[in-house]
Amino acid sequence: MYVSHLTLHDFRSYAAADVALEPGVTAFIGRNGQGKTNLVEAIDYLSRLASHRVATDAPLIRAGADRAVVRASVVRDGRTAVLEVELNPGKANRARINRSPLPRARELIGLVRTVVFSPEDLTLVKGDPSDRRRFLDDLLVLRTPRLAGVRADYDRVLRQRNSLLKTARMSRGALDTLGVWDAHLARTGAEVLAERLALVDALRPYVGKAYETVARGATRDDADIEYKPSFDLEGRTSRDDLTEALLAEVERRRGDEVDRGISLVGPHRDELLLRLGDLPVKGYASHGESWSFALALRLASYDLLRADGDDPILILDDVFAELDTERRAQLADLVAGAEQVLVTAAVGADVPEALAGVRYLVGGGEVVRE
Ligand SMILES: Nc1ncnc2c1ncn2[C@@H]1O[C@H](COP(=O)(O)OP(=O)(O)OP(=O)(O)O)[C@@H](O)[C@H]1O
Repeated sequence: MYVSHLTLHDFRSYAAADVALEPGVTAFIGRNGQGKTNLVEAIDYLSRLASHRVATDAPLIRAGADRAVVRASVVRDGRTAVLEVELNPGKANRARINRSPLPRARELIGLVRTVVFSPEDLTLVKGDPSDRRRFLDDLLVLRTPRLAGVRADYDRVLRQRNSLLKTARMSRGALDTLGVWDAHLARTGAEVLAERLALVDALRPYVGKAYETVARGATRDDADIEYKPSFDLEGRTSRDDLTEALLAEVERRRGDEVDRGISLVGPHRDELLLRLGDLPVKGYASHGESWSFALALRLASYDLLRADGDDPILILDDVFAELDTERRAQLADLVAGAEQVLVTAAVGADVPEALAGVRYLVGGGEVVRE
């Protein structure tokens, strides 16, 4: 798939932008802070209704404006669809396909699929477990868009349950109601858990292979990932078995949870372990190894999505400045065959030869083809 046209209104620094795109490589070149990342962020936003840079929508609306619009023509198997989202902070976003409104903006998710490489990726390795959980969930939703709803339900159940737990020590009524929320937590949590376990299984072989490619001298057995749940699942993987196990564990931890006023069991407490050889990556790996692992996770995601049968759009946001010449060339060779690659760089010379393609100069609010 590829985006053939991007239109922005009041998105980030752009009052208006209109950019024609082609399959193959397009690089956006311009000095720092000129709005290169803002362009690719808009396409990434369309794919997941979330940004790779911020957790809320407010910073995506141009300062002083009250809503933003991102519209893209997406070509897939020779057919074009126009996808549009209107961002209304504090209110529900509105989405349309070919100008027809969708009942829920969420239905747009996954129609464009992107994999973004960016300097923020280092947090996949060095950040909190929540960063790695988000990585898994974003990938889950891209592969199976209906899971966006399951994730949202789980978060809602968790919030409700946590607010009940905060009052449970004082209130008999709250304690009685908790049972209902235990069942919701177990049911939605088990679905998230089962999907994540299956995803990690599917992703593992690609991670080893990708690490071997990006880290000089490494073999495909060096890098590995493992899903670490908040309690021992004893080999259970099916949704029904996991629902039962979660419910039993929640009941077993009831005292702790009431004392601490917070939910201690469920996929919101899980971790994705990253390992190089016998050692965990976090706290042990060198800076270069950490970078290679982060790149490998993104490349593995790309390979997995591709194996599902559709080439996602690759976005390389500001990554070349972070890499030495050899690794730049390696990454460029790996991605050069993708159906569409969008690159941002402050210095044109940082973009490797293998990614010669269309170039746009970005500056002063303008995006001009070179
Ligand atoms: N909501 C917003 N309203 C107005 N301007 C914004 C908004 N959000 C970001 N900007 C501006 O956009 C600019 C950043 O754009 P962007 O991140 O695309 O830069 P870039 O060209 O990728 O730069 P770099 O090379 O440094 O990564 C900053 O000047 C910032 O002030």
